[in-house]
Amino acid sequence: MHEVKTKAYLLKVIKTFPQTNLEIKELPELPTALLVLVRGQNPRRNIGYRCDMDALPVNETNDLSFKSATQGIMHACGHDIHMTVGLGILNYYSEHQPQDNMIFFFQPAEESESGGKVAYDLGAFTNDFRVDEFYGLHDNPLLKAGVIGCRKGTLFAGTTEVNIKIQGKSGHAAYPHLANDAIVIAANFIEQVQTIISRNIDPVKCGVITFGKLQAGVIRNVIAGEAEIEGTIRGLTQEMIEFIRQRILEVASGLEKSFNCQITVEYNQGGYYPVENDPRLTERFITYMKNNTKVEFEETDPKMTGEDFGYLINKIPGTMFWLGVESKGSLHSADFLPKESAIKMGIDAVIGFLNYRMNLEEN
Ligand SMILES: CC(=O)N[C@@H](CCC[C@H](N)C(=O)O)C(=O)O
Repeated sequence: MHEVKTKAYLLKVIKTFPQTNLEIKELPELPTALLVLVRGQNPRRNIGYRCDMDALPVNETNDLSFKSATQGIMHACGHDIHMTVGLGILNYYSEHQPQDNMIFFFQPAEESESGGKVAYDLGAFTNDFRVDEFYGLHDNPLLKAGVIGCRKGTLFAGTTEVNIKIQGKSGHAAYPHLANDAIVIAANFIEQVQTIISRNIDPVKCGVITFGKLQAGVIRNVIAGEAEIEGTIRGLTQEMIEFIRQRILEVASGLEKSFNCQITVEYNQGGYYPVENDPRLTERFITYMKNNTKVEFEETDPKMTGEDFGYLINKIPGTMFWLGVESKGSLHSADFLPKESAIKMGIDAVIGFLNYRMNLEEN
């Protein structure tokens, strides 16, 4: 929700496009969000295109003229690529009036805080800004630059953020019997929870539990009285997420007894539902991409990444797809470096598809 400069920059660029058919909508309760309506010539439907805007608290290690200018914050998930492709498509339709109405949604807070869900729940997509079908892409460092990847059904996992607080008792390093070491409890908790994946779920089904943050202790010779752990749970189905959530509660309750401590577990799924591509829209999208000789298309497997676009296409039918950007550094890493050539290829592929789609009579 900190995308203030990013939004100002987007607006500055959009103001340089022909304005004849453009209308901007802002959401006072989600001030960094930006919606742009492009009025169609002969609209039969409203087509939504979404790109996310937020960055991550990662310090970029690439040495480039266009590297992040903000210490400790970078577009390590490629949302700068997403916005640039979005701007390219919007620029094209501001100059070539589309058949249908188009709604461009520049969305804050994809990585956390569920910006897409917040916008939807605030009524962003109502009246003139109603969306009948939604499209959006995510960049993929493992695909060659410009390759479009997609699949029918589940593309991305659903996720739930989990926060754990362990309350032990601090004390002198030399008197462990008079304290209750929260670091030892945290270590046991993490070990036991990982066995949910290795020992409780069917190995051919998918689940992930990652704890990305652990904080405990102040100095080497004071036993830590508290520990805090932050993580994320992932599953390709809502049932799997529910199962993992339940098992974590059971592990926490068992450890409370065995260590005589207090453990609180908090969950927040927000809008990170599994990304379930609509079968009809996605079939059409894949057929177009496969038959377009200028596009290299790859049918992809589901991935355990999350996306709050999952919430939007749970409410409005839609298709999410990958754009290959061929980076050595992975998503969320300090050396993530998408190939810029993917931008133009992505813009051309999406415009080609949207023009084809808008010329179809059927829904
Ligand atoms: C594409 C991507 O990397 N998305 C994020 C979404 C985060 C969801 C939520 N905050 C969580 O951590 O569970 C991802 O980490 O997959």
